[in-house]
Amino acid sequence: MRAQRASKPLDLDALVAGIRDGRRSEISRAITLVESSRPDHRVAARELLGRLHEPATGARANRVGISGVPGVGKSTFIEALGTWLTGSGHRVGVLAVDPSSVRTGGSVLGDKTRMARLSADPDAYIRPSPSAGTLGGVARATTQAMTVLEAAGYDVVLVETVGVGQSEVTVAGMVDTFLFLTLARTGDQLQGIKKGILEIADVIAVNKADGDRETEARSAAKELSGALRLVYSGGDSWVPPVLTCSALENHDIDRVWQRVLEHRAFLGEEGLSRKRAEQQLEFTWALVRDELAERLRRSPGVAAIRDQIRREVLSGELAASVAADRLLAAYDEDRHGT
Ligand SMILES: Nc1nc2c(ncn2[C@@H]2O[C@H](COP(=O)(O)OP(=O)(O)OP(=O)(O)O)[C@@H](O)[C@H]2O)c(=O)[nH]1
Repeated sequence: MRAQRASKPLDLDALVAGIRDGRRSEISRAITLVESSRPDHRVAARELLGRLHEPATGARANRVGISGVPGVGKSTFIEALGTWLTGSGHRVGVLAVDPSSVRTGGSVLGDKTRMARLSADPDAYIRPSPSAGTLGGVARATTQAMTVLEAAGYDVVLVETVGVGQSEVTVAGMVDTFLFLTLARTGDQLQGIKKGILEIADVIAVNKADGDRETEARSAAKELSGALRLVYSGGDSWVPPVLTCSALENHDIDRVWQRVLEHRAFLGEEGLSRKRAEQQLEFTWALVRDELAERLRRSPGVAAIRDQIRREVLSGELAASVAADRLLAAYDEDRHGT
């Protein structure tokens, strides 16, 4: 076994005390720990989270996902909203789930340089997206970072993600309210937005409603709002409200927040508990799936036949179902042989 890199031994008691005191150095250390994939770190992280775990009662932080295509103004919006919230007495944590960082190893979302004012705010804590591993791994780290921030007294946690497919669904699965930022769109473009967001958006804000674009933004919001009303008509479910705002000019950011609070009130304490419990269950299985995929990737038996299977499937010699059976058999053999 490879010798562990010498590092300062972890003093969990001190770490827990530091987090509960809201000290940044300990918060950062704890988040680095939960992001790590090193086996000994994973063990320590589990113990830490066990100690931080709060029973699901009492005041709970507001967990809000914020999504939208690149350039829609997410960081400008979070800077404006976060600063307004800390000014109103809240403590705000900002986390990020960045699917591009999973592929490239870079990390963009939640970058402090994009939110200069908020990152200098003593009542805000900003953490960029973890830059390693699978989307599942990043989601695990982000969920656990959320626990750390909540234990440290942050009562609002904003989770930023780019509006592309799976990462939005992933973030929707870890927050209470999902806020979708969009730009003025009408007609056909609207159809695309509607399809993608209907399942997950709880509040929709048309950003950049300023200057020349204000009128266009307002009519786009009206059109989208009307379309959503039609889709949701008849039920007693929450109809996502659509409003306009300008993150740049700091207009109506408070109104957007008001809608977020209304959505939470609509869920009610019981509904919120149920939602979080269901998210935990879904998350449990996501973790299992992620770990199984990882084990499959690491399996020597699978690695030994992977290239051959690839050739045979590509040339048409082997049916996909047979190929899958062989790969699974190789994996099972590995497990039973060791
Ligand atoms: N006019 C106007 N411009 C805005 C507004 N919000 C953001 N912008 C501008 O839009 C550009 C993109 O804003 P960002 O906040 O970086 O957008 P983002 O969604 O975080 O972008 P990515 O980092 O690419 O994901 C910047 O030039 C902002 O100044 C707004 O409300 N009105």
